[in-house]
Order: sequence, then structure tokens, then C-alpha cells
Amino acid sequence: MHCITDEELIALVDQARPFCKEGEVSDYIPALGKAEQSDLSIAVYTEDGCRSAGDVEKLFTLQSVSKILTLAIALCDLGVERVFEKVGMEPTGDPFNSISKLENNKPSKPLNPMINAGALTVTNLIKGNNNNDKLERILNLVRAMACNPKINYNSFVAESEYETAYLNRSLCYFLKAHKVIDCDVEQLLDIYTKQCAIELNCIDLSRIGFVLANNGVDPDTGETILPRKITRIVTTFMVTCGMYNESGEFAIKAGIPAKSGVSGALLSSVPGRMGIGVYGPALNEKGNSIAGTKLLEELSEKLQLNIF
Ligand SMILES: NC(=O)CC[C@H](N)C(=O)O
Repeated sequence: MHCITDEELIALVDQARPFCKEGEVSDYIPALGKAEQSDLSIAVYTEDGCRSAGDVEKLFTLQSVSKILTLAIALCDLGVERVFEKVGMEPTGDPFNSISKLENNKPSKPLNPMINAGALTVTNLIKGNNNNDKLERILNLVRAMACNPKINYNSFVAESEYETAYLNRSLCYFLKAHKVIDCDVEQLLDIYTKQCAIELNCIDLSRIGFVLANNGVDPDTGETILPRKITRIVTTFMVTCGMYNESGEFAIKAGIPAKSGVSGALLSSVPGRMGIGVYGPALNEKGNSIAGTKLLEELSEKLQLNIF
């Protein structure tokens, strides 16, 4: 028996959709500015299958949701100790693209892998002979978790970010000056902007969440896609830093691990129970989907998902 009916899910979307008007579509990456402010969709993936409601067919890019996947790959490649030599484990309370804590933290290392400075550092750790290799590895993980071999990145969005990534460029040069990274900055931005531009729909996203909730095991094949030790680390970061400087409030209100992206993507994983994929491009001032956040809070309340 599925835990929620189609009608109930549609009702939750209808109830949350008016909040879209109170948010703004992000346009600091110009291509993202083309999104439809009123779009809202959700998919809930459990062992009984997937239910979805809203603008389900809409494609969107992962943006910061990709950070949990690159973290998982870097942890597989280098192990826990070496990854956390380069990046910390603590929430910042600052916006995702803030540079301020980088300077104050001694020795200089990004506070966690969910802020841009930390995610850039993590992407630099991923193994591969060149950017194509590395990107293919990231794409393959996304495809396996979503069970969708067609997933690719949107080159228009990637280029749009690459051309305007002034802040991320400055973060990279700061990291390079402090020897946190040692690579060519343009090469790093090339792969980072492509990983952020990986494009999918909310059903794909919900299956990724379900694999995390299922300790890294594919629900159809029983194959281990990610070791449990790594899904645990990733899920913990979702709780402590997944919603940036709104993570505390979201943990209080919804009580479920979640990771947001500036495209309006929202991935949630409820350990042992379900994966949830949400898309709502109208954002609140913290850069999280305004209606999507509401929707997750309501769903958590309705299905008693709070893990605390
Ligand atoms: N919050 C986000 O989704 C940020 C991701 C975006 N690609 C950036 O680096 O600015």
C-alpha cells in the first residue's frame, strides 16, 4: 500500500502553489531566469513505486543538489579522512556563496561541502583523466540512482553559469592562494558548472532520494550503488547544511534531510522510508524553493516523516 494517494498529493501541491507568488526566480545565472515562477511539482518514491503531482514533466537543473553526489564520489575515491582534510564538517550560517568565513577560518579550508567553496574543493578531488572522464562519472552516478540512462547536462545552462561565475571564480582563486586546491581554475569551473547543469525531472530526483534512503541500494536490482557509510555522511550533511542558512529552521519545521538548489530543485531522503523530488523555481531570500519548502513541511506533517 502506498503511503499517500494521488488525490492527497495533488491537494498538497494546490495548497502550496500560492506561495510561488511570494518568491523570486533566480537570475544571477541568466539561463535560470527563464523558469516559470508558478511551476511546482513533487514526486514521492517508496518501495511501492512512485507517485507524482503538479508540473511533473518540467525539466530543471540540479545546481547545488549536485553537491551531495560529487561529495559521495569524492568519498568513494579518496576515503573519509582525505576528503575532510580539505573541507570541514560544520554548518556556516552564511549564504551558499559567501566568501567571508574562508578568510576567518584558520587554517583556511571551506567549512563544509554544501557551500560553494566546499563544493568546488570537493569536485576538484574527483578522480578522472580529464574533465570528460570526471563528468561522465558524475553523470553515471546520477543515471544509476535515477534509473534513467538518458540524463545529461544542459549546455545552455552550464555556459550561462560559466560566463557569469565571477563569485565562484573568486572563491577558486582564494582557495588556490591558500593551497586548498591546486588545479587550473577555469578547468574546475568548467566541470563544476556542468555538474550543476545536470538536468532531470522530479521523478528522477525522487528516485535518487530513495536510493539514499535505502542505504545506497538500488530498489530494483538490489545492487549497491553507494556504500552505506557514504550515504550516511551525505544524509547527515543534508540535515546540517542542506538548506544553507535555513537548515536549522527546516530541521525544526520538517525534520527531514533535504538538499536544495538555486534552480528550485529540492531533494529529500527520509531514511528507510522514501525519496522526495520537488521542483519550484520561485525562491525565498535564502535561495530555497519557497513553495517547495512549504510542500515538504506539509508532507512531513501529513505522513509523520520527522526523523527526530
Ligand atoms: N545554491 C545553488 O544551487 C548554487 C549553485 C550554483 N551553480 C552556484 O554555484 O552558484
